[in-house]
Amino acid sequence: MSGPSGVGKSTLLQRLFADHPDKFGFSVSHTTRSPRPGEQDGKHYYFVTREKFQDLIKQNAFIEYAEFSGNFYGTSFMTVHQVSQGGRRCLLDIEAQGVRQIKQTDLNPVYLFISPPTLHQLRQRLQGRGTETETSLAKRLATALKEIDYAKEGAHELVIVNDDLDRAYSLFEKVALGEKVECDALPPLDD
Ligand SMILES: Nc1ncnc2c1ncn2[C@@H]1O[C@H](COP(=O)(O)OP(=O)(O)OP(=O)(O)O)[C@@H](O)[C@H]1O
Repeated sequence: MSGPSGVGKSTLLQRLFADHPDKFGFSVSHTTRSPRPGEQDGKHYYFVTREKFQDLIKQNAFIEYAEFSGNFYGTSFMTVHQVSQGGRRCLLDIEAQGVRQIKQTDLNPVYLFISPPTLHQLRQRLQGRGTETETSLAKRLATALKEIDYAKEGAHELVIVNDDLDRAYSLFEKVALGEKVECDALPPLDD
């Protein structure tokens, strides 16, 4: 799944994990950033050095990776296989850059885009969450526009508009469970 920051991906995922505690898994990413207090290696992230991360890149260990503010983050094939070997369906919350990279692999995922009803509402949600400063809000919105442009190219096979949360969740749950659903059309998002 992908979608612009603030569209409600975490909200949908939290609800899905709460409703189906044994069905889904999230893969543990690798990162070169330092652990924050309370973060455990192998649980929150695999914390590795830059050298180790670069070795893994050379070994093609990553499905996708990216560098954000000086640190690498990546999803390895190994961790996704661990989830499926444990009998769970693996969910990835991933940015456009990651989606592009996954398309180069032989994995055959369902590509789902979570869309805001309008850009105005996306802005309101990000502001309403109370986690952003003026600068970080502007940064997230600029990235959001790139995510939306990629969706407009038709990169995802399924779209769910997170307008009414219950409605969006019920579609999301069906997609996650592998049921056939009639999804939404991508809104114009040109406001
Ligand atoms: N359908 C909805 N209607 C109104 N508000 C919503 C809806 N879905 C989520 N929200 C609210 O929007 C805010 C952003 O949601 P959330 O944190 O889940 O987004 P996100 O896509 O995971 O963002 P990020 O990528 O930055 O982590 C939250 O305050 C959440 O409660």
